[in-house]
Amino acid sequence: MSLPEFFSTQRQIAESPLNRKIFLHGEPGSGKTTAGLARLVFLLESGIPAEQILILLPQRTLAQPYYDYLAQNPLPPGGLPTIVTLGGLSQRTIQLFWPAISAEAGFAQPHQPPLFLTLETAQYYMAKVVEPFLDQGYFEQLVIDRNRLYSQLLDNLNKAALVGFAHTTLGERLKQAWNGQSQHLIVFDQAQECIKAFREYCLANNLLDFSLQIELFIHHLWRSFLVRNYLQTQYRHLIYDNIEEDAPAAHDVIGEWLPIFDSAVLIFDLHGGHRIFLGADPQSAALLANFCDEVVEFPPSLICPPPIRQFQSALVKSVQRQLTIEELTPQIKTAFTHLPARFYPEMVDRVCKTIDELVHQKQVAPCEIAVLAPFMSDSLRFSLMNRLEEYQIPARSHRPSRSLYDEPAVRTLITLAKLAHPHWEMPPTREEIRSMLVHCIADLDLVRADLLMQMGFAAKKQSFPLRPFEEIGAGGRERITYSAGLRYSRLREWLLNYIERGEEEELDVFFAFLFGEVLSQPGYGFHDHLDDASVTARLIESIQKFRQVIEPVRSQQPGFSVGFEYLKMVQQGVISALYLTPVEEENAVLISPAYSFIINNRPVRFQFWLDCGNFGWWERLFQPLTHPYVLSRNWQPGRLWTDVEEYETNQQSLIRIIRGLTYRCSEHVFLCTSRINERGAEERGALLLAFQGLLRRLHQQEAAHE
Ligand SMILES: Nc1ncnc2c1ncn2[C@@H]1O[C@H](COP(=O)(O)OP(=O)(O)OP(=O)(O)O)[C@@H](O)[C@H]1O
Repeated sequence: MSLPEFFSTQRQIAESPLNRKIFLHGEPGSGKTTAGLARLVFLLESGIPAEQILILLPQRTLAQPYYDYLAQNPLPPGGLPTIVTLGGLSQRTIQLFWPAISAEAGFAQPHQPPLFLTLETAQYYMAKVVEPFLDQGYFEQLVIDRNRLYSQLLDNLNKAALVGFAHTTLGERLKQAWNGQSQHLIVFDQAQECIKAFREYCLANNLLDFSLQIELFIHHLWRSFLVRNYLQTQYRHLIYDNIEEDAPAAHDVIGEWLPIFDSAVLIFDLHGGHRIFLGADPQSAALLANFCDEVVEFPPSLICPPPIRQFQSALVKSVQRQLTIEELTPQIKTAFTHLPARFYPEMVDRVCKTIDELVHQKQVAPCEIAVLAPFMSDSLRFSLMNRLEEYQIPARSHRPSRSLYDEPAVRTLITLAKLAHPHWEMPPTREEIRSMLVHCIADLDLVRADLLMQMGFAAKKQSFPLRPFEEIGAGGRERITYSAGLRYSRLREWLLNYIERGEEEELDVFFAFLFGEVLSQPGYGFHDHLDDASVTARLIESIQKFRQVIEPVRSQQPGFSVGFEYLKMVQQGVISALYLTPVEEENAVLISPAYSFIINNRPVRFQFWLDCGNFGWWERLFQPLTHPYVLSRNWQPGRLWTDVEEYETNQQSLIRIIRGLTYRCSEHVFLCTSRINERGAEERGALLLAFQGLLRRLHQQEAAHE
């Protein structure tokens, strides 16, 4: 990655004196990160040792420009700058100074090392702690998936740590703001009790979930003279990018640290705060300007051209019902196109047809196009991908919340694990076996897999349900085909051999052998399928991580099987938070929820906003056990959250999305509407109303000119 010719403000930032602290703010895409990179280059060229430079970000993905630069412009031998989030910094520091703080922080085994939990392993332990409460009838009145229940409880803990209040006050804060039916209040007390029990369990077993890592850092390490001295001596220069997406805890630390740094560049995106659900607080970020020597404002976005900017401003005004015809310029119409449809499939067709025209007639690279919706349901994603495939246009999708268990390859592996471990007493269903056979055995279609199932399924009392292929009648064998039969037999024998050895392997080891010795071989479904191989690798990694942190439970229960426990959790949906990194096709149309697109911060030329009538563009996801706005520093505890606040925050969130998207669009927006939505109903959400308002004003303006 080579850097562009810098404009004067960028050069001014980069070359500012080595003892200067600058607060840099501007629109998204105005060249601020590039200025941050230029500063990094200048620091290095000025002879500052790389290891004295701290590059702090709210989220690891936002560090990509810095990683790309360092990958393509290798530094001379020696140290590297530290690129880290507050969470990462906490983890590193805890690892170094654990013995110094473990006892005072209340851990029951201060001389034993801590176990860092990932989101999914934290969910596992949360499930362990909450299960006895559920048996007593806790959360009975809530209709909510188990994994959502656990993740909202963890979310509450994270908010307490990131915003900076005691986790013991969570229930009370939520109760005080609650304005709905009073029967609901009890769930906040129940949540509080579970949260308290979880924290106690973590302290008793040296487990560190994200919230505890942050709290240890803020309340113990950062308060320790020894640790602070170590950090402050090690890092002398700071580049802190996208500070508006970070949480108050990070801002507090940096606020205290700034006077000690030799130099600092703090980069603030206007109109940001998209990670509000993860504690982002632009207001607290803005306060950091007070600790800097200088505040520099960047010129407007380099990405967003004037017509898009005017469209943005008109649409935002229309959301606020303040749009007048005087504000509409003739250029605005070149910024967007309306793609109306009556029915949902028709909308999908129109979108794909327009993309086809862009790609095949106007030679637009597929990677310059993004299809965005508030939520991307599996069926919508599937129909878009399919239609685009028909047009021979590559597409890729972002679904951060995709569960590992939803992947067919994972289901297949799990079915095989169940077959290989009859003593777990988790026999797979016929349906699971049939899908496994289709996925595993190359060229076996559903009809023949069904036949194999019907003829090859052993009687109920057998512990191993797959009969030998030879026992199937000759007619059946012929229809299934002998080549498929051969593969079936090899797989069956592999499983039987494993069972007969009578020794349970660790589940990750079991999968690694099964994959290597059978599934990846020619004639089997995983052969030459990179996606399946990568999903298998992720599953193995997930189990390994699980295995590492399960020790406290394993040591207390003789005969405990990690594999069995893991599968139980997967089946209950507890372990589903795993983030699948898709095998990225670079030059492909991106299909993504709008929020993920904004957060990933990669602008495109063309955007399609799907289903503008959807309330999801405006309305916040219902979270019965947590509340991103109430559990924030900007909320006065004790106040009631009423419809007024709900309306106002939804308005603000829609405006933030409109700005977030348009700032990342360099040419044209297609607004796609469908009279009847995916579920067959008519929906007229706020984005659609605002857009219709804009169209009305444009008509009025035209009529006035005639
Ligand atoms: N001096 C320059 N000349 C030409 N292009 C530039 C210049 N500086 C930045 N750019 C380009 O403008 C785009 C936006 O730059 P950059 O990512 O630095 O902006 P930003 O303000 O940090 O945006 P964000 O806040 O969204 O991260 C990038 O594609 C970058 O390569």
